[in-house]
Order: sequence, then C-alpha cells, then structure tokens
Amino acid sequence: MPAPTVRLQGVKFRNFSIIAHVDHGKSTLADRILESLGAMGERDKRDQTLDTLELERERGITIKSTPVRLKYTRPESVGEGAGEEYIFNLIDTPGHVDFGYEVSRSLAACEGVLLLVDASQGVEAQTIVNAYLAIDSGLEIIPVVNKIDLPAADPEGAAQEMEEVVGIPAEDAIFASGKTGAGIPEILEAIVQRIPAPSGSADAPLKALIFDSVYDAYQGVLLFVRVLEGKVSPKDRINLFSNGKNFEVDRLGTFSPGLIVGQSLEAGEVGWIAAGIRDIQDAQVGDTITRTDFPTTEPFPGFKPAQPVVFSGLYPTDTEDYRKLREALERLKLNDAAFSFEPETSEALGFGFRCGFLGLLHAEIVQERLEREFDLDLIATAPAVIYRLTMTDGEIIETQNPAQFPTRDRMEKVEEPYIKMSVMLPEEHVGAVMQLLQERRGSMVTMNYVGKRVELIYQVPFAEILYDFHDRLKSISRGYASMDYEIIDYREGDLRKVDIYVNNEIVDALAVVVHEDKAYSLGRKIVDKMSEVIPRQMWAVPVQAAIGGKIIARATVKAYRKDVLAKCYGGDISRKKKLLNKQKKGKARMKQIGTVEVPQEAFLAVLSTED
Ligand SMILES: Nc1nc2c(ncn2[C@@H]2O[C@H](COP(=O)(O)OP(=O)(O)OP(=O)(O)O)[C@@H](O)[C@H]2O)c(=O)[nH]1
Repeated sequence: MPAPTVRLQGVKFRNFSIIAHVDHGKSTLADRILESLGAMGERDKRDQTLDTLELERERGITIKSTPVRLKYTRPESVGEGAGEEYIFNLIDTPGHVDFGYEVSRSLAACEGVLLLVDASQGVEAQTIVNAYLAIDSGLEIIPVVNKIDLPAADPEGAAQEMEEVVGIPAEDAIFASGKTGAGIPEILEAIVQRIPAPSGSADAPLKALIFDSVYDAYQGVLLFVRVLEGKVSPKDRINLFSNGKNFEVDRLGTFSPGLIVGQSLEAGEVGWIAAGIRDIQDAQVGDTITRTDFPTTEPFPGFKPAQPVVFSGLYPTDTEDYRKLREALERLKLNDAAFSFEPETSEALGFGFRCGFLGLLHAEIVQERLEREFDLDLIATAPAVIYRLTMTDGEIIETQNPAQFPTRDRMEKVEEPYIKMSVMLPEEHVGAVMQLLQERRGSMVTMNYVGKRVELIYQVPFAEILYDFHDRLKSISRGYASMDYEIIDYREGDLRKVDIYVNNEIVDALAVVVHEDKAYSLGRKIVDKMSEVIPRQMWAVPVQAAIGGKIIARATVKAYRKDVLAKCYGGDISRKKKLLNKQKKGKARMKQIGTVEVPQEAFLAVLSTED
C-alpha cells in the first residue's frame, strides 16, 4: 500500500524523456541520474530500476514506460539560482521499433528530451526516427553523447553527426557516461536551463493524456497520465474521450519511483490515477481524460487505438492445455492493450488462438512469457500481415490467416501493407544492403549522407521483412546497419497462397502467402527444410508445396533403414525405456499430423529460409 503524503506546492517542474537507439545506454544513464538525485538505494543498484519486466532485463530492452519523479536542488556551482528546487518527471520510453506509437505518446507528455548517442556507434536509425518524433512534438532536444569512457569513443564525431541530423550545434552536446557518471551534473543543469517549464492552467477544464497503463490486481487499471490543463482529485468523475466511458477517481498520485498517494494532480504534473477501471482496453495509450463536471471540448490530438499488425496462430502442443492457454492469454491481455487473441481452429493443429501483435518482437515476447510464466508448450505458426482482398463480387475482406487466403480466380485484387524503412549503415555496405532491399521488393525513396555513413529510405512490403530480414541485414553489414520502420499504406501485389502437404494431407497451419515471383523458390525451400526437420518414419513421407492444387515442389522424408529399426526395438527393457523417455522429451513441441509427427521447427520453416 502506498503511503499518503502531502503534495509539494509551488514547485517548478521539468518533464522530460530519454530517447536513443537500442543499447545506446538509456537505462544505464537514467539509473545514474536517479542515483545522483538520491532516488535509489544501494540495494537497488544492481537492478536497472526503469526496466521492470523480467524479460525486459534479460533482453536488455525497455518495453513499458515507467515514470519517476525526482527532486533536484541546484548546486552552489551554478552561482545565481543555487539552492533552487525542481521536480523532474523522467518518463522512460520503449526502445524498439514495434513500440513507436508508445514512444510518441510518452514524448507528448514531456517538454524536452535527452537525445542519447553512443560515442562509439554514432547516430543510428532509431536515433534519427526518435529525434524526428521529438521535433514533431515540438520538444526541446538536449543532445548527449554517451559512453565516452569506451576506448573506441569518438565524442566529437558523434556530436557532429547529431548536428547534421537534427541541426543542433555540435558544441551544445553534453559528453557523458552512464558508467562513470561523467556529465551527469551538466545534464541536470541543462534540464533546468534548456527545457521549458510546463504551461497550461490549473483553472482550465481538465485535459490529461494517458501515456501508459498497467493492471493492478487490487486497484484495477492504473492510468499513467500527464495533466496538460486543469486539475483532478479523488471522487471526480472522469470521462475517456475515445469511448465516452465515465469512471470515478478512487486514488491518484505521483511516482517516486513507487506509487505515492496524493490529493490532486494539476496542469504540468505527471502521475497515476486509479478509477476502478477493470478492462485495460478502456484505458488506451494516447487517449485523453477530462472531468464530467468541467469538461474540455478538445482531446489531445493524435490518438490511435492500438492496432496489432502481425498475426500468428498459437496452439498448445498438448490439446489438453487449451484451457490453460486461454487463461494465460487472458492474464497477459490484462496488462497489454496492444495484444489481441481470438479462438481459431486448424484442421492440423486443433483448437488454438489467432493472436495479434504490434510487431515480431512483441510476438516473441508474448510467446516467451506464455512458455515461461505459464509453463505452456506451444506451436506457433509463421507470422503474417493483414491482406486486403477485393473479391470478384466486389466484396472487400481483410484476412491475416494464410490458411483462409482464397485462390486467385476468386479475387479481383489483393493489397498488402507497405512500410517506410530507414536503414543506417557505413558507406562500404551500401551496395549489398541495396541489393537485399531490392530482393525484398523494395523501392528507394532517398539516400542521405550522415558523416561517413548513409541513411537509406525505402518503401518495402511489410511481409518481406517479417521473417529473416533483420538477421540478414545485420550479417551482410557485419552488424553495423540499423533499421527502423513504420507502416504507411496498402498497395496492390500479385500474391498467392502456397499450400503445404505432409504425407499427402494438406496442413492448413503451414500455408503461406507470398509474391508470385517468389512462390516457386519459397515452396522449394520450405519443403526442403521440412524434409530435414521431420523425423524419419517407418515409411517415406512426401512433403509438397502447391499453388491452387498444382504441385510446385516436392521432397521426401526418407524411411528408417531396416537395421536401424531392428536396433531400436531390440535390446533390454531398461534401454528401451531410456529411449522412450528421450523421445518423450523430444516430443515437447511436436504435433501429430495424421500419422506423422511434425516438430515446431517445421512450422517456422518459412522463417529460416535463406535467400
Ligand atoms: N562503457 C559503457 N557502457 C555502457 C554505458 N552505458 C551503458 N553501457 C552498456 O551498454 C549496454 C546497453 O545499455 P542499456 O542502458 O541497457 O541500453 P538502453 O539504451 O537502455 O537499451 P534499451 O532499453 O533497449 O533502449 C549495456 O551493456 C550497458 O552496460 C557507458 O556509459 N559506458
């Protein structure tokens, strides 16, 4: 239970965020700032306070934004103004391309940002994209060159690159290290001097922006809000703009970083509100809250409901686990408005769920949590995007399940989502990366030079980057290229469904949608890979790929040789048991299809195919 406390009156606020490319040291620097302002005890030092989810820490990426309220007293060294007190609200942002919209909402809650760049890496794709998000939100940008303690650091070079990209003079950059603490005092002063104080009147009608929300078992959904105008207190009735729903505020307060109960939240402040909201769907990031007794007429602009864009089927390997899987999905959904699921039946896999995600990373995280926290063994089908189909009778339908993709003769037109992709890389790899983008049906928009590096802007079908694109990009650029993307529109494409047959039975869950030009080669690669990963049976098992019933590729899982079989079934009983046990273990993530056991790998064969 958070302890009640008296809110500070008449204090000066600074609301800011830290933005950076993945791994440029955002969490480390944030922790160092917290520590220098006494917000973290020795005990917590080992943990990175701002990264909360266990998986986040393991993967070293930030998923949920967690705000912190800090008190800063200006030191003697500043001369005039020494001793002045400020309240800083530091709002963390997610550090991955899947969560771009969440980043933009977190930024909308701030007046300024620290734009962090790793001194040894320089500007990367996400540095640029995040910098533009900050510029678009009209924020003050403080450039910080981080990790200057690294032997390979080139702080001046990194500052120069930032000047080229965001137009902030290189000499305004602060050189810092989250590791040694260098530059922290300068950063704290820059926050006071360069970031504007929040504006907005506490006497105006309430207008508060939801920038995140979490589910709490006792209090229901906690809204993380930035109050832009007006004031909110317990017992006020609040109204959510996007859905018109009303709730009564139970409690509210600020972060320190734990929850502190307060008496009100006013214009300029960042805090949390509990209002007995049970469904996180009702509390979407980006929505605006107002008071029913003193309402504002205009919501904060730019609200978008969270939209899954990548879909995959999740099936329990053991059909008995169906219920357990549903319960687990419901639990995860409590805390994740961006994740969706609905029951789905596959002839091959039985009962499961079609799940929607913000991107591939989001999909992986959900799957890992299901397996780890809920102890489930799952088969995941290959991820797919949403296709828009115009049927011959004029009807327009959307489908994200390749198994339900109709044959070409029933469709007038197929459209697929396109992304605008930005890739940042050293000059010497430009040729190879352009070729890769070409293979992925990309078309170039522009090419910009940033120092010795190049930013490529391409438009690419989203489906083309879902599988192995990032890995390929990294490998051909020796790890130096970075990427970011956003979905822009839908465009017509010549797309076909490739069906896969195992032992002459069609396996609906293995179907993929692919561009006509690539259908044959992809079909070939899938059947080859599958024939490698399906264990040998007592008879030869054919694996085939087909378009509209016409076989385009075929491979065979060879039968056991007789002597091998004899060995397996001879021997003493304990050996047999051992073997059976071993098989049992290997069985996890196998699915019986007809008479053949198919391992998880086979379902993802399409993902691992090399170009
Ligand atoms: N040498 C050195 N290493 C650092 C510094 N800051 C961070 N690192 C290391 O860089 C890696 C990434 O740091 P994080 O703070 O987790 O990066 P991040 O930017 O928060 O990552 P996301 O949360 O995914 O955005 C870690 O291995 C850190 O130990 C620094 O100032 N100097």
